[in-house]
Amino acid sequence: MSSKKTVIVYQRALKPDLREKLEREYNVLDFSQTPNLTQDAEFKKALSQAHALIGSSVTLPAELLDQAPHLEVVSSISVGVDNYDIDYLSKRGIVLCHTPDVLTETTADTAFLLILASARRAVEMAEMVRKGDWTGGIAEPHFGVDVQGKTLGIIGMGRIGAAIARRGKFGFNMSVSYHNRSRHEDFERELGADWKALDDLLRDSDFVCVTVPLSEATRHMFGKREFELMGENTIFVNIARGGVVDEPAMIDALQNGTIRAAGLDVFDIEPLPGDSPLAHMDNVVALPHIGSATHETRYAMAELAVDNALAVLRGEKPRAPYNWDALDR
Ligand SMILES: O=CC(=O)O
Repeated sequence: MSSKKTVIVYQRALKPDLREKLEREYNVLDFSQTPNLTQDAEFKKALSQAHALIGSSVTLPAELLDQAPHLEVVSSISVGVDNYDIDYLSKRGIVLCHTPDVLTETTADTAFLLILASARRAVEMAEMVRKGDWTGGIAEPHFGVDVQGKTLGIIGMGRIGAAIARRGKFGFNMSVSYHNRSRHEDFERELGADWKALDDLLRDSDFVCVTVPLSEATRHMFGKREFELMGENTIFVNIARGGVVDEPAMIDALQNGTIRAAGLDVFDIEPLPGDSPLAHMDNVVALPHIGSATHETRYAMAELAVDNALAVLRGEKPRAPYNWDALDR
């Protein structure tokens, strides 16, 4: 067996140049194409020699990582870290890294794509053309609603929330408010954004856009009561995680006209099952979790994830550690 440390790449294939960067110093095992990864016997065997894991979109439970006694770093190709047991990793001294910043603008674009597509009914209208059903002038039954000049309420004012707010304020002349655990006076000054209590924000916004990370504090943060507060003219946009919403309550709200429409990039179960009403409703624009999915941004994320892992393996501080302060270093 080679004396080189082993890096496992899972779920996301790396471009050849990034893979070569790893291979210069380390032994790379590629599980990027392995279905049912956590059940795979070869993967479990490989874990016993792994020093680093690079990948995303798979929940890696403690019992599984117990089989990786040499693990030094889990480098996620994502900004969200809800797939990881952070306390467990920190207790074991394993560095968890993620990919903030490099995806901020692209993910904010996705939020705006959903805002515009839902407001102007773009998917429904495009479908009409595709089916050959555009047979006359477009009249009131096909009208959408304006985006420009409306009120945009953002829940979670982190980097992505601020990038969405900038688009709303400077691109679409929207009046922006936000709800966040802590106030960000810098954003308030830059964007003229008001901090609001959650209920007030839901009541006052034409567009409610969710960017909070999924945690025990935010799970099912939006249910029947919150959709009722939004009301029949509101468009709800979720680019965060499906788990922040009580999905059956959202489906009811969309079916009953409690809210106008939804633009959704994330779901409770992904891929969204084909029999979910969300896949078939005219007032829902459903995307397959493409928040950061452009050639440029996914490359930048993978590059950062590789650099994060390399730094830890070399004994250096990575650019984007998530649990650094919880580690005894
Ligand atoms: O959802 C995508 C991410 O967390 O990067």
